[in-house]
Amino acid sequence: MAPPFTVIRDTTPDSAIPRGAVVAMGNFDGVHLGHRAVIAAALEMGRAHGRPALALTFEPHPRRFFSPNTPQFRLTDERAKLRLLAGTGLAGAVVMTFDKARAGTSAQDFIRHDLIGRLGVSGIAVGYDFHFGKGRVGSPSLLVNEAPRLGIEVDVQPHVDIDERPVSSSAIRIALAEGQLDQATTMLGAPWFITGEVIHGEKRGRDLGYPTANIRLDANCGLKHGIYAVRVGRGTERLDGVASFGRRPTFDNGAPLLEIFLFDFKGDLYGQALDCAFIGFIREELKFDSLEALIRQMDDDSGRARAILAAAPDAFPRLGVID
Ligand SMILES: Cc1cc2nc3c(=O)[nH]c(=O)nc-3n(C[C@H](O)[C@H](O)[C@H](O)COP(=O)(O)O)c2cc1C
Ligand SMILES: Nc1ncnc2c1ncn2[C@@H]1O[C@H](COP(=O)(O)OP(=O)(O)O)[C@@H](O)[C@H]1O
Repeated sequence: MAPPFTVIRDTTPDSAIPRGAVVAMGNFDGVHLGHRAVIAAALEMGRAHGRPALALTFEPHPRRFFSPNTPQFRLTDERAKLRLLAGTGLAGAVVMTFDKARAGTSAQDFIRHDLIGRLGVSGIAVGYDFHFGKGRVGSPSLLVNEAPRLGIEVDVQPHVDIDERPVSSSAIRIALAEGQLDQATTMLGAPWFITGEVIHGEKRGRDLGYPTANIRLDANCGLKHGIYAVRVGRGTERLDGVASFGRRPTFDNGAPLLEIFLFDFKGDLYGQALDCAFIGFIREELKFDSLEALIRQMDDDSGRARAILAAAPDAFPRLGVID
């Protein structure tokens, strides 16, 4: 069994912090291939130093603090991010609350008090574009310049490119908004997933022969509306299915909802937490003139989803266990 993943917060007593750790520092929304390069550098440095490697991240996302009224499509909420980080081999994560005090801390004070004072880091890995501290004055080159004086090692990772474009959280958001799942999966290194609790719907699904586990996604979720091949995690169990994310134009044009039909499954899922990984985009949502036409289309969708999933037997994010 892997040792437990430690989550260190602002409220964690100093005595519970492993001194001399190496940190991979970033916002890490999505934990994509660029983030994974930074994490890999921290893991290697940790091995060289004989010290644990931790992620150091900020919550809520700093963008949320600076633009509270702008809707933000987050690829991972805090819990999803920590589960992905726990799946990388890191020993834990330092989650710093991003509030007014933190936003107002100068880069030098952050280095002196937080990184060196409280965490006592022996090394830092960052991505080429990571900025920190009041006014975003802290940069990779500032860390590199300060490293000898501080007696720590600093590693700066260049961007990871795919098709000559840097992997970034915003490029992944755009791919998901366009239904370009293959692009999103390639940049993430694994399919994108959400976690949600199964709620009650209109109870139409069972009459159509397609009972669907309904999950409300975050109101800011920018995933394209449409029909998807999905792989669902229920604890360690994996269940394949086909899902619709959208407003159901055939019926009510209601609030966007994720509705998952699981193949070869019978049972009650209400109240359960499911992880839903999006493996392939099948089509856009349509308005049907009859239930028969919708059912015929759902039969066809199921066949296509089964074929997509059969061709991707291992597609699922690697999630670690937290708390
Ligand atoms: C594979 C699949 C495809 C779907 N396609 C559409 C669609 O194109 N248009 C639409 O209005 N609803 C579509 N739906 C949504 C169904 O209308 C919805 O699942 C059904 O109304 C059951 O609702 P309930 O879960 O609230 O009972 C689809 C559902 C599934 C599972
Ligand atoms: N194969 C299946 N896929 C999804 N949900 C199923 C399946 N079999 C049974 N269920 C259960 O049926 C419920 C969905 O039935 P449905 O008639 O669509 O009701 P609702 O409108 O509440 O979603 C799910 O929440 C789950 O508890």
